[in-house]
Formats: sequence, structure tokens, C-alpha cells
Amino acid sequence: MVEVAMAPSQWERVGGAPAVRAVLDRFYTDLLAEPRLAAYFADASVESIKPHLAEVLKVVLGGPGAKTDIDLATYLTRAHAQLAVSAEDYERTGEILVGALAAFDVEEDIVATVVNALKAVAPYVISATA
Ligand code: HEM
Repeated sequence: MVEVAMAPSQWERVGGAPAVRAVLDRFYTDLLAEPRLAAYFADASVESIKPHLAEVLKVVLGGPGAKTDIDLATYLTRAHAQLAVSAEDYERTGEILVGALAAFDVEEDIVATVVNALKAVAPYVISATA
């Protein structure tokens, strides 16, 4: 049996599921503290969204057993199509997520991965035309 030393994934370096959970708790607390952003979540259950967002982050950060076959374009477009999220509110949400990562001293290269992912999925989440 040949043992290959694998570099830990960014997901593992963050601290895995419990650490991502802590970041997302912080993220939603900060997000819901801003009335304009909180308004989008009036009819939604944040507690039920969290595990789904954690799964997306697991794909992005290369966590074990991540659902890499997920079609993020279709999934995220469907999840947000009715919300009319503006580009401005999307940008602010991204800032809050990056702020939550910074609060937990997440390393720069991992923050960069998340920032790149935020840029990549923006067209699927933003649907306001104004
Ligand atoms: C930054 C990138 C974003 C990602 C990766 C993301 C991801 C997700 C995911 C995975 C879900 C759950 C879908 C499901 O139920 O399976 C969700 C739902 C939701 N997201 Fe996002 N989201 C993003 C940005 C935003 C923004 C900017 C807003 C509004 C400010 C927003 C508002 C919502 C709301 C209200 C729901 C619940 C929809 C419903 O249950 O009807 N999201 N999001």
C-alpha cells in the first residue's frame, strides 16, 4: 500500500464543518442586522438556508465528499430568481461574508477563493434590473 501525503484542502484548513458553521452564523447575524438585506429574508428560514450555503462552500473550498456535480448556475438562479437581488445588495452581502471570514482569521488564499467564487456566481444571484 502506497501512502500519498495529500495537502489539506482549504475546507480542512478553515477547520471543516464546525468552523464554516461558525462563520455562517456570524455572516447571517451581521446580514440580518442590515434592514435592507434582512428584508429579502422576510419569508425565508435562515436556519434552513445555512446548511445549503455550507454545502456550496464545501464545493468551493474542496471539502471531502462535496457535491461537485452540483450545477451552481441552475441551483442558485432558481433559489434567488424571485428575490430581485440588486447588484449593490449582492456586493454588500459579499463584503459581509468576507468580513465574517476575516473575523475568524481565515487565511488570505482561502478568502481569495471565496471572493473569486462570489464573482463567478454573481450573475446567478443578481436578478434586479434596476
Ligand atoms: C453571495 C452568493 C450567494 C450564495 C452562494 C447563496 C446561496 C444560497 C443558497 C445555497 C440558498 C438555499 C437554496 C435552497 O433552498 O436549496 C439560498 C437561499 C436564499 N438566498 Fe442566497 N446566496 C447568495 C447571495 C444572496 C443574496 C445577496 C441574497 C439577498 C440579499 C440572498 C438571499 C437568499 C434568500 C432570501 C434565500 C431563501 C430563498 C427561499 O427560501 O425562498 N442570497 N442562497
